[in-house]
Amino acid sequence: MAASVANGVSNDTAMKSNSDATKPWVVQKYGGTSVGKFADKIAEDIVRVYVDEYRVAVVCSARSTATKAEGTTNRLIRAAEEALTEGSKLYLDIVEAIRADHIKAAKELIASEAIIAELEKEIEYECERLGSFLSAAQIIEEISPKTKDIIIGSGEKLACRVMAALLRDRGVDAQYVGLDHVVPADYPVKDGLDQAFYDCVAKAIAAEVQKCGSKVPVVTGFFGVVPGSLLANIGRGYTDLCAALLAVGLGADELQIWKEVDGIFTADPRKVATARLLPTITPEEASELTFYGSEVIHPLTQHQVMHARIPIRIKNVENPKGDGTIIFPSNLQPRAQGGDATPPHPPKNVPESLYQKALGQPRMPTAITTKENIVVISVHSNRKSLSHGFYRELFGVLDKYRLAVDLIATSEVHVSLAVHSEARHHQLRLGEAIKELQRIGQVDVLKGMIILSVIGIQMKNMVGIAGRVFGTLAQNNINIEMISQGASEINISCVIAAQDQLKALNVLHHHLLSLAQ
Ligand SMILES: Nc1ncnc2c1ncn2[C@@H]1O[C@H](COP(=O)(O)OP(=O)(O)O)[C@@H](O)[C@H]1O
Ligand SMILES: N[C@@H](CC(=O)OP(=O)(O)O)C(=O)O
Repeated sequence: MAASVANGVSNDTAMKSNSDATKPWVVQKYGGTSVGKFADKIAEDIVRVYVDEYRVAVVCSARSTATKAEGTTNRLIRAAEEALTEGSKLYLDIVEAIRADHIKAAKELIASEAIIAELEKEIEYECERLGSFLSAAQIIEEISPKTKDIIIGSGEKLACRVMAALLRDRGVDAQYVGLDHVVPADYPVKDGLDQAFYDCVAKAIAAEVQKCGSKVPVVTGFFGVVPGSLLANIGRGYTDLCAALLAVGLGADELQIWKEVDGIFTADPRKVATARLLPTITPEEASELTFYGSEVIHPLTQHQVMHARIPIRIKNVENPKGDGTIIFPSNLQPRAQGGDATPPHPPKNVPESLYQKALGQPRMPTAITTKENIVVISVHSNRKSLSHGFYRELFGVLDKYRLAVDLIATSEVHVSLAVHSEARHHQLRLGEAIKELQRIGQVDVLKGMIILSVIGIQMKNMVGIAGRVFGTLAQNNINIEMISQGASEINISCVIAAQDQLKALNVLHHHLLSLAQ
């Protein structure tokens, strides 16, 4: 089949595919907003180009045409909640909106009438199935974690149907790959997921992809019903992890995470105009950045690919020719936290020159980040128990209300905890937890805070760096509510008022991260 002229691909261009089995694999993950806004660029400027040099596997998230908050996955979660509301039929309206959005995308993006007709049938089928599933849930008045996983998975299925059809329309022989059954139905539910689970899934996803032969696989970022629930055990952003497992299973040369930013910067470029693009970063630094507010990749992703010695590259769908940022372990990194040995290095496919360049980087922090919506809870013990008992009770309350602590500072009878509280359900749980904490001591609550973190592999060798961070903040009249340093050698964090965020980021970037110093 020839590609369509209407889309700028000439008729005489042969259909492209993964036909040369000697080429290395590259796994490309596309986030929801990239799939929603730049599907045509992905097809033409990226996949069609990469397939000349590599065997390409595409992994997609559910579409978001504006922001992730208004995207398909969030709509599906709302539909599941609505289905549990007695008498509400709003979930059917949500399914209809999702259907209409995908049909509209199909018609806008694809030229071939035949491909559109086939895709429309697939979208109708998926949405009908989803509607029936939600109606059944309403009748039995229950949505189990397993049911919720299946409902959420519709988002990636629809997105991948559209992407596979679009690729075919643009002259790439692509095939949709659903992963509903890669997790064995009888996989034991344990307390959390272990490495054996990830190894089993990596193998199973790669086996599904291998079945495509020379066709370019378009794989759903949803990888089936996860023991104990996808949202609880892996969380949002699970498509990154799916792509990582596929990269491991295929022994890929590189895992590419395509976003709408050129790579990882020294600070959020929306907040610090002078932020620089980082050519390389270590996995530990990327993890700290993700945890402390600059969401780079899903936290579980790196661990999987680094142990397989596969580098990760963050790239921009709007600027495919840019080098992006490569994440790979450095000789400089400390032994990893949590009992893990430093991942094997050097990674297989990072050019020696880049590796040497990373070693020779100037001695300064790597990046700075902020995490918003922080509440500081200070608890002063009422001294009815010794300090270890006090801590036990305190963490018991946090565990009961499933509150994760982002930062902690302690003395014998006084503990300050920085807790992230964004969503309404967090706030409700926090309110309940505070009431209970008042039984063990006096509780003060400080709202409207942020965590400011300076991150860098070189910082462990930089004497006086903490002094420079806090000194710079003090000289700029920025009050520090809480300090934490030491748990990780590569992170210095403190809590400041939200209104000081931009000023703090910019002065610290200027004084500590500017190359012109
Ligand atoms: N250090 C950083 N480097 C790059 N982007 C950052 C950083 N900190 C925060 N960001 C923000 O993260 C966002 C990530 O890009 P985007 O592709 O839009 O997100 P996603 O795919 O996660 O929805 C950007 O909007 C960028 O402003
Ligand atoms: N669609 C899922 C999975 C995902 O990975 O999304 P994204 O790649 O857009 O972060 C979510 O919203 O969580």
